[in-house]
Amino acid sequence: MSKIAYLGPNGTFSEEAALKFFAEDADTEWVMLDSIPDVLEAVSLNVVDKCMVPIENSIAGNIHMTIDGLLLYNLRIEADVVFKVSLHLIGNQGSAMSDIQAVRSIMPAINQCRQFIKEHGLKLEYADSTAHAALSVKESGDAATAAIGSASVAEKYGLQILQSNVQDHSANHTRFVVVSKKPSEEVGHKKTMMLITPSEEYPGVLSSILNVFSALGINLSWIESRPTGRKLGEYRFLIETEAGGNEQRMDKAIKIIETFGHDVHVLGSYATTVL
Ligand SMILES: O=C(O)C(=O)C[C@]1(C(=O)O)C=C[C@@H](O)C=C1
Repeated sequence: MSKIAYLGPNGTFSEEAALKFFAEDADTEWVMLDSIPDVLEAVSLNVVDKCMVPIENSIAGNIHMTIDGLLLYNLRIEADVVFKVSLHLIGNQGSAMSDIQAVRSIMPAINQCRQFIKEHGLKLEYADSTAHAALSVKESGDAATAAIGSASVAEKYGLQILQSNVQDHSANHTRFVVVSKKPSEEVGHKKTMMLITPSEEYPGVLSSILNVFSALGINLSWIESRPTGRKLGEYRFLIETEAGGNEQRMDKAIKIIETFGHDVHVLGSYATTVL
């Protein structure tokens, strides 16, 4: 039996992604938690074995809550999952688009719908998930507030879709990661995520790291800089390569970067699943 956590309540995109991705694992206990940081903390405290969390969206970009939680708790990535996201404006039964003055959702979902929200002059209200936003709109009975969420959450809570596909671009995908505390086994993995902390700040430090990957013909699929928190302007880099952790060229790249004095910490090697 494995315990898997995701962002609740029922009806989140995280739930849809987790149920689909782990559909073949018969013996699973699901644990729903109130926020993305809580989900990651549950893995770090061994309350659950794994979790499914969003890390990147094609419109809104990287989800820093997830990245910072991964680093804070020193967690590992064992899979990444790409999931199509269609966002709808969801209101109480009887309310009309013309009644809506405020919109409520989790920040990444709001960031995916900025143009629509601006066009309609809607006031923003933040929630911990799309489903939490939908549930609170339902519980308030308020006709002037709508949530942004999935079609299935509207159905689940007896709400109505006031406007479909309110995201800024019709093709919208969120990438989730399956996170655990231990590194996963290396079988047929095509990508590697690592955290590189430069030994010191000097002109060209990032390009010295990137040059190693380009010299070895390793393509990068993702890069994100996060502050070390120690002083203003001091950053560390999360880099995802299109090469498995057991490939010789990856091993070589890591060794060279380490000889520069930089710290390299591998968060995981994995293969992408498109749901
Ligand atoms: O609130 C949800 O439904 C979630 O699963 C979170 C989340 C996110 O934070 O990116 C996941 C996918 C979508 O991009 C919108 C929301």
